[in-house]
Amino acid sequence: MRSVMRRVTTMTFSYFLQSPPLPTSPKLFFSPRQFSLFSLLPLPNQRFITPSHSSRLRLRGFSTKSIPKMQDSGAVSYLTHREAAEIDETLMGPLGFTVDQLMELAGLSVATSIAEVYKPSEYSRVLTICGPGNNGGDGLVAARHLHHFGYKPSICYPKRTAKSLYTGLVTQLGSLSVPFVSVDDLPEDLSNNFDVIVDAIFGFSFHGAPRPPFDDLIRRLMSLQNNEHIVPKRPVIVSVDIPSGWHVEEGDHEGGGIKPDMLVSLTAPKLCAKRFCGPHHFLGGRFVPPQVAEKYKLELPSYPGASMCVRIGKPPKVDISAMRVNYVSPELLEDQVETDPTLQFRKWFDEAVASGLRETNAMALSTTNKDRKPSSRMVLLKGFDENGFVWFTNYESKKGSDLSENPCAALLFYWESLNRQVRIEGPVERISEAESENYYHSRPRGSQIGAIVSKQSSVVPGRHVLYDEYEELTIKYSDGSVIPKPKNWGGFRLKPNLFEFWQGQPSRLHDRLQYSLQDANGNSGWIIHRLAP
Ligand SMILES: NC(=O)C1=CN([C@@H]2O[C@H](COP(=O)(O)OP(=O)(O)OC[C@H]3O[C@@H](n4cnc5c(N)ncnc54)[C@H](OP(=O)(O)O)[C@@H]3O)[C@@H](O)[C@H]2O)[C@H](O)CC1
Ligand SMILES: Cc1cc2nc3c(=O)[nH]c(=O)nc-3n(C[C@H](O)[C@H](O)[C@H](O)COP(=O)(O)O)c2cc1C
Ligand SMILES: Cc1ncc(COP(=O)(O)O)c(C=O)c1O
Ligand SMILES: [K+]
Repeated sequence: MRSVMRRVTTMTFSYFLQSPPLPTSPKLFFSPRQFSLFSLLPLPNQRFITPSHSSRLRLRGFSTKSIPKMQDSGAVSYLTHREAAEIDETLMGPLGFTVDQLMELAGLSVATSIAEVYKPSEYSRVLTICGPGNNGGDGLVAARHLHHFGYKPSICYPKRTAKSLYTGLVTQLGSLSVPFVSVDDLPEDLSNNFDVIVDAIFGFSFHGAPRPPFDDLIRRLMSLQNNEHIVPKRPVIVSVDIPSGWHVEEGDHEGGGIKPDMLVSLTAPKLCAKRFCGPHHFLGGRFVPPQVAEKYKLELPSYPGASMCVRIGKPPKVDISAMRVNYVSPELLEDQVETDPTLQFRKWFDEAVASGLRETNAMALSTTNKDRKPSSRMVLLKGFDENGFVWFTNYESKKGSDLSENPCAALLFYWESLNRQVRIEGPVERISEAESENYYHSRPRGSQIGAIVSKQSSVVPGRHVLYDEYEELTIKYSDGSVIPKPKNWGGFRLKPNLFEFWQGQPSRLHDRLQYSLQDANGNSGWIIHRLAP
């Protein structure tokens, strides 16, 4: 094969054993004044995170990445006001953190939580209302990150703190030309000017009844929800750590407070979060060292991969019929594309790789059998050039048997974040044994053995059957000797006679450029047609 692409590592699915849950109720072991580094040492009846615990956490993180895990609220610890304050003191005392650091991480978590749910293409206008304490500081940091993520934040920060941390955050926002709006200049009805309102007014040190001007701002947030039936689209409310005005432990106990759509709990949810009924509960503040988690018996979900936030709480109920994205992309014009579709594919493929997409080379392969019954599955593209598009599989699999009955197929790529789809169709043939041999031996040895073990598409009595044979062969080839390629394993090459490049556009008026291979005077060439979306 001319250009076997460098292998893209696929993530193998890992099962994990769930060990018994850690106790869920946090316990106090010291008062803030008694606290010292000594109190981080395990008491006789306490456990530090042992290797088995940490590996459990790691494995859980892995599983969270594989399948987004929605934590039931029962599995998460909730903090009292006092515990939250103590943990803060611990982090910023013996554990060596500074408030600047924690605030930066907290604000980043808020911004990334927002970006997970409310995309800037639809929710760009963000008003961040900042209170006088650290919760307000989290809001300032979040606004800065949101600006860098492509949102258009504005800030309302009526009671400013003179400390350098806060004046610095204000200067940073000023240098990005993020506007500051006074309470008087804010419209009474916030529904027309903003898509998202970040409530960074009060955090866990809120007490009593809100004083001016925050009482009025909280009232405006409440009236947004009361006007819901009159306005076509109200802004969503994202509360940082505590929905402002709620009692830190009892929540909205009188039922008249704000009802945020998203709550981003920091470090661990506070008791009031048990009363949160909105669709999106996230956890942020990925800085809890194991000593603190252990001391407070914190049961917290793992953060997936490198993420700064993780969803907790029940998954939102969705109206599937209302799920849609309005695509906004640069136009795809006839005079801008390559005349050769393979070159155009190369261009888009490279852009998809550069955009950071995982498994850009994953494609749906559709085949039909002799009864014209279609069948689709994903495979990995392993190379392409003017001779065709290559993938590898078992020749005796369902797809292999379909292709021997009807050697024609369709390939489909969907690169979601780029609003792009590519369709490729044409006849299929097996690649040479030498090419297959060559590729087979470039794969990890485990996958080579996997290909021997798997009589692909046949019924297996249980996973153990595969495992047992895999173990046996792993021992057999542990000396590093060549693992012979099974005769029935190899590559297919599709030689395209049709390509379609699709670029999503607003109002479903997408761009579709179809390349078809046409014969003219004994020569074949590509003709481009625009198709109606
Ligand atoms: N470890 C973490 O998770 C971190 C969390 N962070 C964030 O910090 C807040 C807690 O910050 P804190 O400064 O302790 O408190 P608040 O932001 O809640 O605000 C206190 C200020 O609010 C005033 N206040 C209190 N009640 C009222 C009221 N009823 N009306 C008006 N103003 C009120 C208070 O003034 P007082 O005079 O009453 O004392 C303070 O000025 C936490 O929730 C997280 O969001 C950190 O960013 C990082 C680590
Ligand atoms: C992202 C992805 C990539 C895959 N790549 C391949 C591949 O390159 N070759 C393959 O045989 N199966 C691959 N599979 C597994 C196939 O989707 C399918 O389960 C298997 O080939 C059996 O299909 P069949 O019974 O229709 O022949 C992949 C699955 C996924 C989700
Ligand atoms: C069954 C099967 N075969 C082959 C492949 C392709 O693997 P590789 O990239 O090692 O060639 C995959 C990828 O997911 C697969 O699931
Ligand atoms: K808040």
